[in-house]
Amino acid sequence: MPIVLVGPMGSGKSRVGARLAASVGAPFVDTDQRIVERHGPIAEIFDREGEAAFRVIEREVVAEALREEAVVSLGGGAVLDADTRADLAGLAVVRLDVRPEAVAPRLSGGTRPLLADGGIERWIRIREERRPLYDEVAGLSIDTTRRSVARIVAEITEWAGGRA
Ligand SMILES: Nc1ncnc2c1ncn2[C@@H]1O[C@H](COP(=O)(O)OP(=O)(O)O)[C@@H](O)[C@H]1O
Ligand SMILES: O=C(O)C1=C[C@@H](OP(=O)(O)O)[C@@H](O)[C@H](O)C1
Ligand SMILES: [Mg+2]
Repeated sequence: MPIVLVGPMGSGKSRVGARLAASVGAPFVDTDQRIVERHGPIAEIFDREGEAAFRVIEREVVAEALREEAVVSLGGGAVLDADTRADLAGLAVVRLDVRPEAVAPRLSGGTRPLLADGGIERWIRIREERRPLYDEVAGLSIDTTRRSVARIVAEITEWAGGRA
């Protein structure tokens, strides 16, 4: 069964997922990386085809990844898809979060199209809008604001072991 990481942009899903996979000896799938490999840079998909088209591509890649025996890091907006939320029911889903005061350096220099305008205020609004969706799907929530990646990995490993 996969271990799946969800949560807002900059919460550490990609970084923690890679370290967690290495730590438990499982393959790592970052669905955004897979999208980029197949369709090119995410910002270009948004520019060329719009967010709705990106969500269709994302859903396809997420559905495939959730069938793999892997650590799977989703993009922050993947939970907007009702079929994805249904697929997540019963899986080991961890929500990573980060408080607004710590997120700015984590997002700097990034290429996330949803934050191209509006900066941190936009990030706060998106995080609040999606909060109920993360609450719905996650079995464990971790505030990563002041936690090292190593500690987060240890907490997830302990929780997932207790679930097995
Ligand atoms: N626990 C943490 N403490 C400090 N910085 C972190 C932590 N987790 C991730 N980061 C940094 O924050 C940035 C965003 O992380 P990333 O894994 O890409 O987030 P996400 O995939 O959730 O958008 C990266 O530069 C990463 O190194
Ligand atoms: O929150 C979102 O809607 C998005 C989050 C991004 O992934 P991260 O959460 O890994 O930054 C990426 O999928 C895309 O830019 C859209
Ligand atoms: Mg990511």
